Amino acid sequence: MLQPKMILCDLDGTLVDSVPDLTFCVDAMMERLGRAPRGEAAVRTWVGNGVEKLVCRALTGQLEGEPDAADYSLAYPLFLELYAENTYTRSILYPGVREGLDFLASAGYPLGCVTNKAAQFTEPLLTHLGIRERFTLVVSGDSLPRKKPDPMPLLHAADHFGVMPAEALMIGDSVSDVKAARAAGFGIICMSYGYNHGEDIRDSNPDAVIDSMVELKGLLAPLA
Ligand SMILES: O=C(O)COP(=O)(O)O
Ligand SMILES: [Mg+2]
Repeated sequence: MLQPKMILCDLDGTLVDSVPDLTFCVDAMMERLGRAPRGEAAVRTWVGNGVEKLVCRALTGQLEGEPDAADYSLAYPLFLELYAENTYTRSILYPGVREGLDFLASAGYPLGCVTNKAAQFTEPLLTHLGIRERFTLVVSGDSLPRKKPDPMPLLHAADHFGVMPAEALMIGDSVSDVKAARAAGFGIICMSYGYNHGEDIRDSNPDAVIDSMVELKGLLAPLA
């Protein structure tokens, strides 16, 4: 059994299935630009590196595409406007998340949320889903100069909680979470159901892969 002194949870693809809202906004943005919608299957492979990157991917239809600067400067504010109105209309917690968070709280773990989603969306989404108060610390994609896969947000959280990185655990869904955790010296458990750009997260060799946050009960020993 693991017994970290602090746990950080990723947001999109780990706690929340946010793809329905993100797809709605990508497709509405494309429509307003007079272009064809991209659809949910594509958007699902594009989430996890923040809003700017999602807009670049939507415009180019590619994971690493660089859009025309003029296109981007038209599209980005449109997307922000659309997502502000559709942050939590269609987004839901994955099965087992509430019970998993209940377990982590009752087991005495200090909890933070570290996401690449911009703070203007992270806060209302967590609040609307009724889980904002579960997290003592929320670090969003634009809270610090660098986001995941950089270790900066994880190290910032470890420092905030006064915990050594080796005693900290990240729970995520993507290769960015694994890379950030490894670079920070954290442990890393991944959810099998999340967004990982169409790849199996097992290929990134996290310490464990689970199908539901309820399974944390079998992996983590209570702190208190
Ligand atoms: O890409 C995003 O906006 C957020 O992704 P994350 O919550 O999985 O870090
Ligand atoms: Mg994620």
